[in-house]
Amino acid sequence: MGFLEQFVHNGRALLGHRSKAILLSGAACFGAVLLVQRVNSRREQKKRILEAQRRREKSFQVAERALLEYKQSHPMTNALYILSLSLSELTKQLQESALSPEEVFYTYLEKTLDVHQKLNCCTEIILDSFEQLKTIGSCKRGILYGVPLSLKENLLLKNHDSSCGVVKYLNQPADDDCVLVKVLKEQGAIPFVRTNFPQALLNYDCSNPIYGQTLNPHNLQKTAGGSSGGEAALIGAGGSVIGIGTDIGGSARIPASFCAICGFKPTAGRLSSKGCKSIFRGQKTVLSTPGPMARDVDSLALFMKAEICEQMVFLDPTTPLLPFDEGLYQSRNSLRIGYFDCIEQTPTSPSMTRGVQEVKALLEQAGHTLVPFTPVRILDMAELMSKGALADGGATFLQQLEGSPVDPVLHAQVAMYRLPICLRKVLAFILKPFVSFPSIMLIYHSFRSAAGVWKLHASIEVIFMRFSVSQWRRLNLDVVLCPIIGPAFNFCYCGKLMSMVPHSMTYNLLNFCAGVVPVSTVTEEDERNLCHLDKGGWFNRVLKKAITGGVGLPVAVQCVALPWHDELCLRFMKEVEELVKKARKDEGANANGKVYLIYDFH
Ligand SMILES: CCCCCCCCCCCCCC(N)=O
Repeated sequence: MGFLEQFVHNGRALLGHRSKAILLSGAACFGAVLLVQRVNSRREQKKRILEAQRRREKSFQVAERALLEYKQSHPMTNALYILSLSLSELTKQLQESALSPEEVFYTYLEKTLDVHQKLNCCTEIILDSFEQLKTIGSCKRGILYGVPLSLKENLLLKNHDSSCGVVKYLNQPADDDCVLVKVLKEQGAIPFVRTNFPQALLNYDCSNPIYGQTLNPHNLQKTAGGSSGGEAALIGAGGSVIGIGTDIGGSARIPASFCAICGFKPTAGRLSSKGCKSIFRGQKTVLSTPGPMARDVDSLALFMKAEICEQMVFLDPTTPLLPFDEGLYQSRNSLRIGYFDCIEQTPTSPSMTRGVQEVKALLEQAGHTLVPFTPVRILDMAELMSKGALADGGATFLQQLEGSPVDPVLHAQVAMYRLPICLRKVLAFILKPFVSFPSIMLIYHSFRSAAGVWKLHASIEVIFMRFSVSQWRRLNLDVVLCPIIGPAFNFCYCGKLMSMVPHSMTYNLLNFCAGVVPVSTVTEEDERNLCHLDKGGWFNRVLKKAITGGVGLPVAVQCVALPWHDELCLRFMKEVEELVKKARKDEGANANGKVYLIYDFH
């Protein structure tokens, strides 16, 4: 090699080494910047979480001090009596001044503080409630005058955050109360505590990285359910007489079933959703709605009566001028009731089936006509639920969680939404002929044109007509009796059992009204029958693991009515509740009969 060639060669090598070195150091710097950013963002998230936790603790401390002060001058001798009253009895006593709003408020506050210690169900005590209590006399004519009320945290409350468990939503206090809270305050109710939920709300467990896991009042090793699990746990343990949850796939009904209370999902639109926060905006295919949760059906009906008034329509003109039909709620004529105790390819526990069968027998004995009903096209509906609620394949859900710790209850869901779209499409295609639910849950549907959205909505319309008109009308049904997910699961199983949500989410997709009533408890025989789940495929085996060790836990049934037949649905729920209570009394007198309902809140 000549001198010149050697020179050029060395020069090139040097340049090559240099550019490699430059590239490498550039990449290292970029990596370091990313790492620092990540560490900083983690630190920031942690700081925000800690601040929120401190705010929560502070609200408890202030409440404890106020309670102590009150108790020094007012011995709370009526506490047990007050806690034993149903909502209707309580409102009567308050209106007749037999009880004062102060003694009722502090009694429930004390109970709530105690329950929260055990179950971790509250996200804060609403300190403004102490001020509201001082001026509550001006609302004496309200239907809920002096009634302390609990609220799921995603219901907007002026000057308070609604985090939905998402760290980036912290430190964003609301400008105003949601419509439901405004109306209830006018009706004399005193919102005094906010309750827990799963991170990002799209799950039926009840844990998030800010406020932790809520436990089941009937077994501390089980979840309270969700997403309105804090409400269900608090009410189930006697810390609140009435509360508001929200429901997009069973969120008011599933935790009610897990915690032995009543939960109602009205027809979406009957109550105002204005100010009920969700992590998506503009998702109108599967409708979310707020709904009441309480210990008995009368309380749910009273809540509906209090909310459905001119003021609600004034504040939210999207709600209909359709007054609560008290006559229909109170009517006692016999009903034609469709029933089913399981649905196609959807895991169902032995106690869910037994609950329906026992209630069916009671309804028949009481003179109602029971007609077998086969829900049709469940798998198609499941696909539409998935396409509707997760039209972006879970992208927004993941976006909201970005930079935030992901709660373990969401791991199964998050893992699925993180799979690359092309892989999900291939997997869905391969799995479809063999396993329905996994393939449905992998479905990614991006609407590239309006035609896509229209097609989805047209499919829902077709199913709605098939499910409701042709079947309900052909059988001349008033209502339907069916199972609801239960009994309460071990922690972190709900996200793995999304295949069970058709039990509840069907009625969100079709916008029927539906409610849950506790009717029984898990027996030794139900537990032995879990062995049947071994045969039914992977999801059934997961369900078995989720509910093993459930003897004594609540069992509930679901009552369903056509859209806008909310009063009829509540009336049917009331019938079930009364028959179950009566059966329990009779069989108690009879000594060797079955015990239908052991949860006595009094
Ligand atoms: C097999 C059907 C899957 C549909 C999945 C859609 C998204 C899940 C929503 C679950 C909601 C659970 C309870 C609630 N938040 O209402």
